[in-house]
Amino acid sequence: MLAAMSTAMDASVPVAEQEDGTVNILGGKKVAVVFVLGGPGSGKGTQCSNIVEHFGFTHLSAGELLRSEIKSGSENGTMIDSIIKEGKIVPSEITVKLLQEAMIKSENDKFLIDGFPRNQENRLSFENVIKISPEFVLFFDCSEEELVRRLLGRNQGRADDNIETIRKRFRIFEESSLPVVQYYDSKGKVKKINAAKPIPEVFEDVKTIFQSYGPKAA
Ligand SMILES: Nc1ncnc2c1ncn2[C@@H]1O[C@H](COP(=O)(O)OP(=O)(O)O)[C@@H](O)[C@H]1O
Ligand SMILES: Nc1ccn([C@@H]2O[C@H](COP(=O)(O)OP(=O)(O)O)[C@@H](O)[C@H]2O)c(=O)n1
Ligand SMILES: [Mg+2]
Repeated sequence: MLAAMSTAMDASVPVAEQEDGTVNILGGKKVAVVFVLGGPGSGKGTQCSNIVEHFGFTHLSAGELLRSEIKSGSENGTMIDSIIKEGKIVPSEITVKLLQEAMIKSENDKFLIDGFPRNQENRLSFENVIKISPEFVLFFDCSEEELVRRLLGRNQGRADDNIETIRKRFRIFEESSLPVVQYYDSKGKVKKINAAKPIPEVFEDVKTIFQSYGPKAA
């Protein structure tokens, strides 16, 4: 049965009610979602690219979507820009709307959602609006010392890769993001990876986890 989903941002997206009475944004289509979490610089983006190549997922980086929103000159751009420069977390309705649009636009049924949910508000908003539970949460674990080294060497011209903002991002990660990881861990959904190793070695561990999703279709 078709119903109009009401979200704070857009009430016009058609959705289908599923047998259990819930609806998701993709008309009830069965999709696999994996949340990819870890401290700033832990290699989320790097490993997501590898996963896309080998396992055919679509990579949605919440941070990239927000940065594109700034570049596009949208009305929220200035506000998003100042929040990112402070290392803080953008209000969930904005981020979830961007994820929602990207998922609806994609034909794929397998999504890596990178850098999200970063706090409990993000998590609840995704649950309430998108209504898809993650298959699992991939969590990249790495020491702060190594993360600082990587972020200062990242060289992507990001406004938040300076030592002052990096310190703020770490504190937010500990205060707001780790509780989300703990929440999913209590549900047995976290697959923790030692992200302190070289990129190919980390990917070997990632591969073992994704093997069950099969190779990318030709
Ligand atoms: N395992 C690794 N060892 C060393 N450097 C890494 C590793 N993984 C990623 N990097 C580098 O560290 C920086 C941050 O990686 P990135 O994938 O952007 O992390 P995140 O998305 O978690 O912030 C990049 O310059 C990347 O090339
Ligand atoms: N769910 C999210 C993801 C990112 N962001 C913002 O975007 C910034 C960069 O996120 P990112 O995921 O690209 O950063 P990295 O962890 O990849 O370094 C964060 O520090 C937040 O300010 C957010 O507000 N909410
Ligand atoms: Mg990233």
